[in-house]
Amino acid sequence: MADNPTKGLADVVAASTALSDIDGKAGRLFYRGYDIHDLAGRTSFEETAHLLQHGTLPTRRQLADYGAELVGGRELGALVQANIGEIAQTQAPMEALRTLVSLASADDPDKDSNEQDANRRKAARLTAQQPLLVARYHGARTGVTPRDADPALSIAANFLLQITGREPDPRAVEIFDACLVLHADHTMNASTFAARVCAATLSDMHSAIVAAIGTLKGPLHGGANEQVMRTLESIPADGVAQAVRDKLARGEKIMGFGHRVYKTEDPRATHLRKMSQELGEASGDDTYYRMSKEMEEVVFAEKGLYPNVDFYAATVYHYLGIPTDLFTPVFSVSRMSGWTAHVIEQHADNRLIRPDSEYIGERDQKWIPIDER
Ligand SMILES: CC(=O)SCCNC(=O)CCNC(=O)[C@H](O)C(C)(C)COP(=O)(O)OP(=O)(O)OC[C@H]1O[C@@H](n2cnc3c(N)ncnc32)[C@H](O)[C@@H]1OP(=O)(O)O
Ligand SMILES: O=C([O-])CC(=O)C(=O)O
Repeated sequence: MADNPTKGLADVVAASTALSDIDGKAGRLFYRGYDIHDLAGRTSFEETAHLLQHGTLPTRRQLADYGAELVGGRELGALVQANIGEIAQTQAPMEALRTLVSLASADDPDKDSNEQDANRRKAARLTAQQPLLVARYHGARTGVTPRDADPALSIAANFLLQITGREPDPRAVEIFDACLVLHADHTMNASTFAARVCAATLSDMHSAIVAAIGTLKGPLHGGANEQVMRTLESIPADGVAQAVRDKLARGEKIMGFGHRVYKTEDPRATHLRKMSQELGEASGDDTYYRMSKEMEEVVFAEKGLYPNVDFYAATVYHYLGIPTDLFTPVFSVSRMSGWTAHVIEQHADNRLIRPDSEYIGERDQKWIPIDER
């Protein structure tokens, strides 16, 4: 069998998009033409979601209107409210989110329309509800009712407030908000592609998002951030180099390293590394940051691989007080803004996505009756 040069659809252009662009050689990422380095830390997650879903960075007036739409749209539907307690007892976080978004569809007033205005309203509701779903899920499984979201606070501030139960430090909010900005969109990554494939059948936005959540969950994609933390927790602080070499010798991948598109440093990792260092030092115990730095050096020396977005996101979320099994759900809170924008874009200029396959099975088989096989 000949090697398929496009296995995994590597380098195949599967869609046209005006949402984001990557220069994998230079290590640059743009949202609608804006360099991620200009947005992170200067543009809020709400402004970024508006940029993706509506096409422009909002004016103050537009941001106030969009903010009000987010606040108005975040109330969870009756079906979700009735079932979240049981789901929290029986499903892991990403499974639960997949189920809960599917349930939320039943209560969405625009569920039967793929029109652009309806899609934009659904995009705002899904973006507003996702952090609340994570917080209520976590509250239901721990038995601690999360604090009510404060309409005066940003999505980032409310999320930290609800998950940790404490008034978050303003710098922690700034950092978390920048994390949400950094994870918002990323061209034809696997979960976005899944969402677009689903939407391209003219299925609805919630169905596309359910496909995306199921796809983000995997450890080769968004699930890697949780695995990074589990790796750090499982090795001794003074045994990082040996642990990496042992894993590589066993043929294991080191989670949080490598990327299909970036051939140099992932520009998001540049920000996340600094955040991890700052939060680690501020916490008084930066062991996990220092272990991460060492791991980065060893993986580069051994394999020439750079950290991707998931690597330093892990320690940043850890230092922010987010439970490890909620790291990938946090990714989904941010990526919801991008997924929904891609569904809007797909429906605006749709064609069924249906690639070809290369047949590698038997040919010309002779049919034999069941009793003679
Ligand atoms: C948000 C995100 O989705 S970012 C990515 C998150 N995922 C991870 O961090 C998981 C670890 N990384 C990986 O599995 C890969 O680098 C991916 C999935 C990100 C990219 O995969 P691909 O482009 O298909 O590269 P592929 O898996 O074929 O790797 C190419 C080579 O590099 C090696 N490699 C790639 N990543 C790693 C890694 N993290 N650790 C060790 N070796 C690696 C592979 O073993 C392979 O080696 P080989 O040619 O000797 O067989
Ligand atoms: O683009 C990818 O393949 C994965 C990634 O970094 C992301 O989704 O943010």
